[in-house]
Amino acid sequence: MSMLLEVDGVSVSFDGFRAINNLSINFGKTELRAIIGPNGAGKTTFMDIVTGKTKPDEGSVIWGDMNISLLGMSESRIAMEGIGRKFQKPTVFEAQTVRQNLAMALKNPRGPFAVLMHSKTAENARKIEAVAEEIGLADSLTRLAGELSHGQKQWLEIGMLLAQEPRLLLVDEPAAGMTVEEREKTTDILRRAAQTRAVVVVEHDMEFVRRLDCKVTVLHEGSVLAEGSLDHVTSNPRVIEVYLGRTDA
Ligand SMILES: Nc1ncnc2c1ncn2[C@@H]1O[C@H](COP(=O)(O)OP(=O)(O)OP(=O)(O)O)[C@@H](O)[C@H]1O
Repeated sequence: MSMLLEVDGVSVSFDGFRAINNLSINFGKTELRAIIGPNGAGKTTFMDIVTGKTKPDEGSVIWGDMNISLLGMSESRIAMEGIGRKFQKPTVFEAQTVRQNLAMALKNPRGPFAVLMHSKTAENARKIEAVAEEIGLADSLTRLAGELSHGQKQWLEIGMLLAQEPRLLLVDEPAAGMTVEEREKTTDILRRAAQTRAVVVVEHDMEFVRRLDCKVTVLHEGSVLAEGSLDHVTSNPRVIEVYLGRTDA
């Protein structure tokens, strides 16, 4: 199967410090992947590179069926290519309803046919309901986002990203601050989302990663230290030494 994203030999230094060091990592078109690793391993920098926020010093980042390079593209261009990113803190519009938040996020190409408002409105309503169903908020469409629980806000923001129909969704520590029940629902949402796109989850919480039940990549000092099932990587002595043995894991 050809890859959706191929990161090859990428390095980036900040003031002489190599935060990403000859990193190579690939993602398929429909897969769920967890990225774990100690503080400072380069997880955030990796996401910054893929989304165009940070430009690498060397290496290649190749995207999609046409094998185009993401390097040199602006952040907004990369987002338009179908790469969505969910930051740790939810940033929904609190004074708007769930429906309004999702409506604002919908992918609506502007063009000559946009004047066909009637059919567009019906189509948008259908899309909003489909996304709300996917994130478990179908019964909350008329609620103000500000009234939602922390977990529900996170799901709404995931829904706002899904409404833009990304082919790759990067999600930063979704489990943080969630109740056990919310975490379980979140894994269900992410697993379902990954059936039709690639979903990459950076997460410290090992129980959460276990529930994701997916391939795991361990980053350390800006490179891949181990990759495979959670059981495979957590039995790797190097992973135990640099990550699992530490109190911040
Ligand atoms: N803009 C920057 N300027 C200088 N150093 C940076 C910058 N961004 C990241 N770093 C350094 O690069 C290294 C990798 O950081 P990064 O945030 O990618 O790690 P991380 O794996 O996401 O860590 P955490 O789990 O703590 O979020 C760290 O040592 C960090 O201090």
